[in-house]
Amino acid sequence: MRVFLDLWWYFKREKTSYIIGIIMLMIVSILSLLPPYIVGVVVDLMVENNLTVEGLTFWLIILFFVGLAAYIFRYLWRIMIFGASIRLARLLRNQLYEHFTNMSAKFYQRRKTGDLMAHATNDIRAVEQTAGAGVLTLVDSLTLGGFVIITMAVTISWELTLLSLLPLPLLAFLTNFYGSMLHKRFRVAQAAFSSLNDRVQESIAGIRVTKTFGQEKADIAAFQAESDDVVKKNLRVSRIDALFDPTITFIIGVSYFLAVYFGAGFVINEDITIGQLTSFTIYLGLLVWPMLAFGWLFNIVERGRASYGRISELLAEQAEITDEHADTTKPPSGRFDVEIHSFRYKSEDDPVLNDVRFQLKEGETLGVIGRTGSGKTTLMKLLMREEQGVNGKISLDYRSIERYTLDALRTSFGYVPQDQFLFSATIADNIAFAKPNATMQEVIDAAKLACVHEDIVQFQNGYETFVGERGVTLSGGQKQRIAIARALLVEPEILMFDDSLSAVDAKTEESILEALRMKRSERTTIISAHRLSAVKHADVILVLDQGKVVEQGTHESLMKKDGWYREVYNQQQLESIVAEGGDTGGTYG
Ligand SMILES: Nc1ncnc2c1ncn2[C@@H]1O[C@H](COP(=O)(O)OP(=O)(O)OP(=O)(O)O)[C@@H](O)[C@H]1O
Repeated sequence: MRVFLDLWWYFKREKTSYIIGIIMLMIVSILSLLPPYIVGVVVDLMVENNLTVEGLTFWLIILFFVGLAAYIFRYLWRIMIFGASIRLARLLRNQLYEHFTNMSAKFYQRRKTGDLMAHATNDIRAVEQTAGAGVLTLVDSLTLGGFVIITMAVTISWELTLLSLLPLPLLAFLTNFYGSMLHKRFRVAQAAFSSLNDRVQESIAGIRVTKTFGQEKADIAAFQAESDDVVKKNLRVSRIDALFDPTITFIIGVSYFLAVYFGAGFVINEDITIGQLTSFTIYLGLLVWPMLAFGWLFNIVERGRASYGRISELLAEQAEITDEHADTTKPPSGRFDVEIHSFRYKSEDDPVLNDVRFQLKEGETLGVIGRTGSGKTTLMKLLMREEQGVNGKISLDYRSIERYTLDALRTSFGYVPQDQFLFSATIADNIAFAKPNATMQEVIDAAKLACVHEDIVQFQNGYETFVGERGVTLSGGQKQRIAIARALLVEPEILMFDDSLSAVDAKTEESILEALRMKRSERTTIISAHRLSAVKHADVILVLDQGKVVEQGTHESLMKKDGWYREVYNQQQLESIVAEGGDTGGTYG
């Protein structure tokens, strides 16, 4: 029952709905006591041969109004209590969603998508049930059950009541026992469901890879195995769940037996009338629902407790990167002073970056090159404060980046990641994602800068073409350029291309870079790439190797040295000449 205490904050918040709902539930409970009483009175009148047409009509009219009133109150309490529980689900869903959007990248590396989706669906449903059906079953089992027992004891016979209810403690013991078993099994079943959710999500996302490698059968088999596991674990829940009803009905059956057995004796001894015994057995019948409700209560509450625990755990997780040391909300411009002595990911023992130092004035371009895994993306993440724990200092406009609020920092940066993501929306909406009020002309200008305008107008619906699952399939290069247009549209102070030109050809790359140089001469640009031509015009070029800066300078200064940069540049130039059929007047000529 602890979950009711956990949810107390919500009950307080919705106290009007709950108090009105509970009062109505109690009125319905009291009204339910009247029909058995009336039946008893009518039976006694018949036995005594005193039943008149007027008398019967009188009692029938009362029965009708009792039924009508119960009907109205039942309707109203449902609106009150279930309405409040639905609002709780909405609140938790919104809280979770907001929490998800505030969490940093680390959180998503740790948590799986399917698992998070299971929290947002199944767990919230279980908590909603606790705040709705759970409250109903608690109140109903206590009030209706209590009222019925008191009425039986006070108006008929406390001895007979006591005798008939002898099996009840056994019921309390059994439901408690089943409840704790249910709790354990339900947690296990929910975890299996999360894992299945995850598998479906991953399989759908990776369906092309699965198909190209002809792994459909293996994928289906793995899915079936996991699905079977979910069924098995849910069956284990059902096996306990299924014990509640028969146990309760059996125990109530024993109560009936005792009531009739001893009640008959009471009638013969004239302690009670036949009408009273009739009322008594109907009252016993009224106890079935509160008992069932009591059983369900354990079931609902146990599920609610497990689910609320999981949700609370998730909500309690703090974002690693916060505004704790921030004292300025003004977005910085792009002057960088970077002195990274070392940086290592928390999960790793060895640093991935060592001794990275550079300065970049506003309007300058930084080029970062290096082999795969050399630390280019990590450096970008550090500059944006997507990771923290740097041994050293990263300053923007002469202030440590920690002194800017995250909102201020994010406003300054436009980042085009390695694996761009397009939403299932129109091309125009995708480009205007970070500036939803952008005019169409702004969208087109950004697309032109990113050299994707010509491609877009070729589509039947132009900028209104849908991309993603419901729309056209774009090439890797087109996706990349739309992602570039998205970043360019917000005209960020600092633009970051994280290997974002890898899927476009050399000529397009050159056009994009040329456009950037023209348009962004006042603003800072950071480009990481494998192809050296992408960083040729940068004011500072860092050559990274296994997290260390092995060469640093401008294109001209690096070409003078006999190092990795010159060697790779010459090699890539040669490759491009060969690719263009030996025409030395090409891009790199
Ligand atoms: N979140 C992380 N946790 C732990 N290690 C990481 C994490 N991200 C990257 N690494 C490790 O850090 C090193 C540098 O990775 P990073 O992605 O910065 O390289 P990169 O130069 O951008 O590579 P690529 O050109 O392939 O994108 C790699 O050894 C990588 O395995």
